[in-house]
This record gives sequence, C-alpha cells and structure tokens, in this order.
Amino acid sequence: MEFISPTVIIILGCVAVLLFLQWKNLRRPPCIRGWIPWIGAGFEFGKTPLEFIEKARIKYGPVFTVIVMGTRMTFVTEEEGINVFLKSKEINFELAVQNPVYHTASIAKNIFLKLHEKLYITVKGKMGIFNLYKFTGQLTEELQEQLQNLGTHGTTDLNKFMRHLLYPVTVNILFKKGLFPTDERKIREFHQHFQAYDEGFEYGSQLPECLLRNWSKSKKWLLALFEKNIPDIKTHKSAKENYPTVMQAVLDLLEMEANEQKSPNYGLLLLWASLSNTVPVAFWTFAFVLSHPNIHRTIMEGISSVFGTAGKDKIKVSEDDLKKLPLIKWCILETIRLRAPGVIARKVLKPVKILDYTVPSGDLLMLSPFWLHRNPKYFPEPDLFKPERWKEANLEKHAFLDCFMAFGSGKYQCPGRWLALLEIQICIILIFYYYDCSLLDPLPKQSSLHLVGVQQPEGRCRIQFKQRK
Ligand code: HEM
Repeated sequence: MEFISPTVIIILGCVAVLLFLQWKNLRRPPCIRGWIPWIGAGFEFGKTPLEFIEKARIKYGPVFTVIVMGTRMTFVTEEEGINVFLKSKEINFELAVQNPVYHTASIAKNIFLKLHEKLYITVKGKMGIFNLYKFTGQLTEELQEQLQNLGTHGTTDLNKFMRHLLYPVTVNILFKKGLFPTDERKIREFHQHFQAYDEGFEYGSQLPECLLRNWSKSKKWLLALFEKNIPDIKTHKSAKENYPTVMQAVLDLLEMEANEQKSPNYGLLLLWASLSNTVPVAFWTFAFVLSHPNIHRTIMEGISSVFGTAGKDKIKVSEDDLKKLPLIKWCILETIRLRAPGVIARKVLKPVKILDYTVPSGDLLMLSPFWLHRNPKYFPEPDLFKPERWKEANLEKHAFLDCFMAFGSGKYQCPGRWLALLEIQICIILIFYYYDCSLLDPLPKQSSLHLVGVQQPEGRCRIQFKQRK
C-alpha cells in the first residue's frame, strides 16, 4: 500500500485553505437576476419596487443583489451593510447619480463631475442653518399672498391645494420674486408640465428620452422656461432683500466656471429637488395632523397662544415663535420618517466586504430610508404616527434621531433640508391660523410605485376649510 507523503498532504491542505479563503473573499451576495438577459428582474421589480425589496430581504437575508436593466443594485438592510454605506471610502455619491442627472437634466457626466462639489457647497451655504433666518419673512409673505386666493370657505383636493401653495412660493424664493406665472393659463401649463416631469422622473432617469415622449415634452417645456428667464433671474435685484437668491448664486458660479450654457439645466434640477419631496411631505403632514384630533387640537391651541385666536390679519412669524411650537416640527419629522425616500444610492469603487460577502466594484449600493425607518430596532412601533418620539432628538443642535436617513447621509446629504422644514412649518402655522380645516376622506394609502423620493398618496383626499373668525 502506497502512502501519500506528509509534504504532499501539507501542500494540498494549504491549497484547500487558500481556495476556501479566496472563495470566501469572492463570495457575492445572493443575486436575483430574473430570466431575461439584461432586463434581469426588471419586470417584477418595476411593478412594486418597495415591496420587492422587503420580500427579497425576508427571502435572501440582509444583503442581496438585484439585476435590473443591466444594472447591479446591491441592497443593504442591516447594521453592517449600513455602516459600509455610511462610512466606507470605497463608495461614491457622484458616480452613482451622474447617469440619472445626465438623463433627467441633460448635463454631461464630465461637466457634472467637474462642477458638482463647488455647486453643492454654494447651494448648501445659501440654505444652511445660519442663513435660514433670511427666508423666514419672505416665506411668510409669499405664503400669505397665496392663501389670499383661497377665499373664505370651501372644499378642495389636499394634494392640489399644496401644489397651488408651494409651487409659486418655492419658485419665487429660490429663483426670483415674481418668476412664477400669475396668468391662469400659464399656471395650468406649469402645473401640467412639472407634474408630468416629476411623475416620469424615475423612468426618465434610466431610459432613453426617445421612449418617453410626453415626459420629454414636459422636460423641454421646463428647460425652455428657464432658458427664457435666466437673463432676468441673473440681473434681478429684489427691492427688499438685497442678497442673491439660491439660483442667482448658482448662476454666478456657472459664469465663473465658464459653463453658463448649462444654466437652464441646473435650474431644472434645482426646481425638481426643491418641489418633488417638499410638496408630498406637506400633504402628508397636514393629512396626518387632521386625522389625529388630539394632535390637531394641541397644534391649534399652540398657534392661538402664540399669534392670537382670530385669523384675519397678516402675521409675522419669527424664529422665536417657531421654537414655541415644537409639536409642529415633530409632526413634520415624523411624517418624513413614515414617508421617507424609497432608496438612496452610492457607487462601489473598490470591492467592499459586508458580512461574509464581497460586493464587487461597479455595483450600486442601495439603502432604503423607507424600510430602515420601519425597523422596530431603531424606531419602536415603527408604523405608528408618534410625533412625541422626536422629543428625544437634539433638534436644538440640529441633530435628527439616530438612523433617520430621509435626507440621505454623509458629505452630500440634502442641502435643502432646513429650508424644507421651515417652509412646511410656516405653511402649517398659516393655514391653521387662517382656517378651520377637516378631512373629508380617510387618510389615503401610499403608492409603492416609486423608489426615488418620498411616497405619493394613492387616491383622492379632500379637505373642507372655513376662515376663522
Ligand atoms: C422633505 C423634503 C426633502 C427631502 C425628503 C429630501 C431628500 C433628499 C435626499 C434623500 C437627497 C439625496 C441625499 C443622499 O443621497 O445622501 C437629496 C438631495 C438633494 N436635495 Fe433634498 N430633500 C428635500 C427637500 C429639498 C429642498 C427643499 C431642496 C432645495 C431647496 C433640496 C435640494 C436638494 C439638492 C440640490 C440635492 C442634491 C445634492 C447633491 O447633488 O449633492 N431638497 N434630498
């Protein structure tokens, strides 16, 4: 009988260990690839993407990859993966969004990469916490102006109402006072095109424009609107406010960088970013408050104690007034927690290890704030609307609750977050100061059709309003 020499056994053992280690290192997360090449799991995923993610997590575990339209998306849903998403130097925001930016705003990838950081710093500075006070007076005035058109009483669709209020206010503040049309027909056109652009944004960010005719028409209409108005925005000096608007600061930077021809395209991006999430969040906050009578009553009492009971005169809202009404801010944040964006994305630059898996470079690493906010480990009783949980947050120091990720994370988290909160706070104060309101329909369901941005309502939701005496 022949024996294998001990040396050979040792060598074979070493080879086996090496192969095992290599296999372990290259072990990729479970992958859902569908059965049609390139399209991958596109059809299943596209039907209800939010539900798809949760079902996949239950079936495949905390890290899994989905192939959709040739793109590998690796989802992380638990601590270790989330830590990599938040802290690893091997993942990148700009490379993850350059493609969607190219498709939705026709900004070439090299221009986007060259200018992104400078533009981000400019926009963040203009809307940062220390400059916020500059917006308070103007927001209050613009909102009051819009509310005057509402009349003394009536019934209206809440979503439409929020659009009619916030489209003009946001455009006039971020771009130029008076830029939003006042003529009925033009207002209708703006609404129609912005809504079409917003609704098709997710498909528009992935598919060639020639496949989306109506969406493309609305995109061109909005670009033409900016093309026409850029010279005016640039030279406009407000009689009252003598500091440049956010868009004026962007235009100055583009001029310095010799990229003025892309001004309308950046105008379109700013317009979409400023409205697409803020309007539905205002809608949901209002609907949540009205469907919780105790909270509604406490808010009304708070507003009366700060501004008086009758609601006819124009009021001024100060930083101090806002501090006296913390429940309103908690309601907004609790709403954003419950209706948070479906996903945020980063590009993997070098392979990263998560649990026992290696996520290869080139993958999009995806985190779902929506599902993270529904994890009872981080948010007890996650499905309940509980504004009081925000008592725990150090909002004075501008910190949210741990694991609250609705505004993204890291270096490039949403630069408009403080402005969005301020705008909705003042909006709620003014509506409740002037009107008694009630819901005529049950709280609508949230649509699970979209992953980009916050969830939209599904079905109608009307309110009744009556001027307070
Ligand atoms: C409740 C309302 C809002 C929500 C939930 C929201 C959420 C987000 C999220 C999740 C991101 C991506 C961040 C990341 O991936 O880490 C983002 C980016 C951005 N947001 Fe917001 N946002 C809101 C309101 C606003 C407003 C009012 C503005 C402007 C006035 C704005 C301007 C932007 C811009 C310009 C970016 C891109 C930043 C970059 O390119 O680096 N957002 N937002």
